[in-house]
Parts: sequence; structure tokens; C-alpha cells
Amino acid sequence: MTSSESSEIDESVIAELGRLRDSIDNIDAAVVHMLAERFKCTQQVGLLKARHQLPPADPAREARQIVRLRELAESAKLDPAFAEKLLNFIIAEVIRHHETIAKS
Ligand SMILES: C=C(O[C@@H]1C=C(C(=O)O)C=C[C@H]1O)C(=O)O
Repeated sequence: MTSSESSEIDESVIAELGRLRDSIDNIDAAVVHMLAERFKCTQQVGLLKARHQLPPADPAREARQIVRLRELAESAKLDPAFAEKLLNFIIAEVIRHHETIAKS
């Protein structure tokens, strides 16, 4: 392989890496915007619960969401265990917000 051939390969690899990373950046931005919208909704739920003396957490609702999300993950070829962990992580933060709202 000549030095010009190897530098062409390097450039095409770098270009493909750049394209893939641009898509990753767009997806990360979409995730951030979707999470921000979700937290706007859950903040409203937190206010409603505090006003009506409802508990911050609703384990029955969470169980239904987990079943649904695991099914969605499976059909999207995403690891259902990962999807469940991610949802639990988000819900834990939401419940923390609801507890703060209830105390305020
Ligand atoms: C948002 C709610 O409050 C909590 C947070 C949930 C969520 O982030 O999806 C689900 C159930 C509750 O534990 C709710 O009750 O709907």
C-alpha cells in the first residue's frame, strides 16, 4: 500500500466517524429535549399530588410502565433490562422531585 492509499483510507474512516458522531450528537440532543418535556409533565403531576395529598410514588403505575417499556424495548431490539434500569433511574429522580414539592 502506498502512502497516498493509506491516507485516503484514513480520511474516509475519519469522515464516516464524523458522520456517525453527528448523528449521535443529534440523538443526544433529542433525548435531552424529550427528557426536559417529560420532567415538565412530571413536575405538574408532583404539584397535583401535593395539592391533593397523594403519595409521591405510585408503584402500581411504575409496574405497568416497566412491563410496557420492556415490550417496546424488545420489539426495538434494545436490551429490556437496560430499558428497565433507565426508566427506574428516571422515575427515582421524579419521585425525589415530588417529595421536595410535597415538603415545600
Ligand atoms: C409521574 C408520576 O409519579 C411517579 C413517577 C413516575 C414516572 O416518572 O413515570 C411514575 C409513577 C410515580 O411513581 C405518576 O404518578 O404518574
